[in-house]
Amino acid sequence: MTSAPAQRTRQRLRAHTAHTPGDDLLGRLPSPTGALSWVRDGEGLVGWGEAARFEASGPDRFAAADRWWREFTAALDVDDELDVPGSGPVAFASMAFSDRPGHSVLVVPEVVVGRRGGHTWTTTIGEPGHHAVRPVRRPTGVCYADGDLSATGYREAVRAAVARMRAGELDKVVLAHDLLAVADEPIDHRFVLAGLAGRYPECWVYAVDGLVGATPELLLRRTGSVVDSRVLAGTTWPHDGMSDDELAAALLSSGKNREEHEYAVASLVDTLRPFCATMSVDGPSVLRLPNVSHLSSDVIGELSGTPSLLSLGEALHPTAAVGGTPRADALRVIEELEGLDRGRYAGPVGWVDGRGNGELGIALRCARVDGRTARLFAGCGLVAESDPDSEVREAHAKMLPFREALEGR
Ligand SMILES: C=C(O[C@@H]1C=C(C(=O)O)C=C[C@H]1O)C(=O)O
Repeated sequence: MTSAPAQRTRQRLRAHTAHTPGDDLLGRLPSPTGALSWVRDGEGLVGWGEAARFEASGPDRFAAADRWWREFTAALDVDDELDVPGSGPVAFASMAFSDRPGHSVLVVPEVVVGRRGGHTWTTTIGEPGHHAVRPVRRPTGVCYADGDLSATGYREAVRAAVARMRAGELDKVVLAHDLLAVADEPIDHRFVLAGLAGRYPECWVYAVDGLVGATPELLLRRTGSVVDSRVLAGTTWPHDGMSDDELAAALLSSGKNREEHEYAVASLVDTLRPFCATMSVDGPSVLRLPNVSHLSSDVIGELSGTPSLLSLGEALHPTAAVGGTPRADALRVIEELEGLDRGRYAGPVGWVDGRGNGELGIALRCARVDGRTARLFAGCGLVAESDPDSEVREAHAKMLPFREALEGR
């Protein structure tokens, strides 16, 4: 399904990239909504305006988006003085978690500002309209309400999943729940992005079509023939007065967390291996964030062919970090017990360029922002030994980044 602006692709558009001054990417976003972002520790890409958009749904969503992007870039006149990953035409992508009908989208901005290795550039696609710069506004009067699955309902869902794993039905499943935040006035996405970027420099701070968050997990990055991934699973959070070092040591020696982690690494590595000539795994180590710490493994591989990033994303999604093991059983249990439309939460989010480079993270620690309302999501990997009360606390800890950024705490 192609929406109206994409029809413009029939005319020959021009993409022009040139060096530009400036280093504050997020500070460039002109409007409270429509922000496009993929920024980590000051580097990455932001964009605004829409030169084109492609929407897809269902099991074919990755392949359809991939096809559309190839055709779109083939029809462009590209004039790119940098020729680095992320220069030239770029599409920001956000794919639905589920194969069921749902919203997945590629947005090609009119203006992209990128920064990498100390260099900043600007790409314009087509003839950008005028985007008046509006001051960033802090949300006021933020209140919270249960989403489709309350914390109490979530505890029960976790209990039911654990019973099914103890009965041998499956090994791991990731269940999530949601929370609604409502502000007095429409939420300025830029305020949330700035708060997340300030507090979580280790995370990729993203916004695509109203999905706003800061993820620590990289599904896959492709840079030429090299692919790499950061797999997270197994989590702890500040509790019982334990120091950061004590928490990290307990996490590394926890059999339950290592089991969760191993399922997630295996799901990524087993799927990626056939595409790679070489591959190595480094981990697990502990990734420390202000709200939680995770077991983390970095995977790097050399591609043997030239699969596109979106086609690799299709093969890898969902890893056992957000689905479970075995994958098909986990997806069935998620449907049966969550009773929630995840939308694009836990789906791939990021960008692709015209050379096939790009980065797809897993859309975690996020909310779908729509006017005055934000629907926050967080989930936890469960194995047979999981304790429902701990998982409710873990999901709460995972929602804190968005809540604090929204409230300006
Ligand atoms: C599902 C989420 O996070 C995932 C689950 C984790 C876990 O259960 O330990 C850790 C990191 C993520 O892979 C989430 O943040 O919503």
